[in-house]
Amino acid sequence: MQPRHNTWLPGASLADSDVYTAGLQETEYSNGKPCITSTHGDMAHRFISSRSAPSSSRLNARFAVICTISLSFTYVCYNVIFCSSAIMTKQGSSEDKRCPPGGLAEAGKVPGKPNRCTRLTPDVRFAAPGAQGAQGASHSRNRSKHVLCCGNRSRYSSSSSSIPAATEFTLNNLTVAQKYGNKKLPNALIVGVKKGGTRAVLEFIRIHPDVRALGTEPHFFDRHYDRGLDWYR
Ligand SMILES: Nc1ncnc2c1ncn2[C@@H]1O[C@H](COP(=O)(O)OS(=O)(=O)O)[C@@H](OP(=O)(O)O)[C@H]1O
Repeated sequence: MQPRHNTWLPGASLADSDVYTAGLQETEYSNGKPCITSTHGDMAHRFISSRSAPSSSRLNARFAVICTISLSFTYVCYNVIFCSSAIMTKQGSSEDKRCPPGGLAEAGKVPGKPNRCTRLTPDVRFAAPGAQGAQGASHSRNRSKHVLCCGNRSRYSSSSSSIPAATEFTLNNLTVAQKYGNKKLPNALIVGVKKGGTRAVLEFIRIHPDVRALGTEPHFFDRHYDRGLDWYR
């Protein structure tokens, strides 16, 4: 026989135990473990049931947790499946990812400032690289850089010399002539001494949407004049 104040149920706090003991008559030991005997057995049963059965708020919380977990799992699966395939198939740079759908073809149509999407991608190749003569690969490199910087500058040029067939190169199965029109000489030149503010002039002029300008100074007249106008275009 144990005194009432020693009665305790697993999971019940001290306050619960006090409430619970209020409805008990006495506590006995059965096989060394406390066993509750009560004249208010239904009251104890109700108490135990209320402790074991989750309330509606707990059910709602569990449901919310399960929903959150399932949504997170779905999101992770979606990312793993679709993003990994996109990474596998799309090997362009971060700049290329900002290009409009259609890539270079669409970018070439967009009027305005020179578009980064008009950059030559690694699949750019010369149709007849050997036709460049002795200057060979380095000349080809410079030419591609030239085209890269000029964009479709030729739209606003006045002269009308077309690219020789031997110097045309393909860009996503389209020749540069088809993409950018014929390469032509520039309409205007900015000439100035070193530290004369020529860069500032260029940047101000470049703001106009109809102006296509080189990103870097070509130094044609002082360094690359021997390469000829074909290189300069
Ligand atoms: N509007 C105006 N007024 C005064 N100074 C100006 C202006 N615009 C450009 N600058 C200065 O010009 C310097 C750059 O000139 P360039 O673009 O010709 O330089 S470069 O030769 O092409 O490297 C550069 O000077 P530093 O900063 O001493 O290099 C610019 O600050």
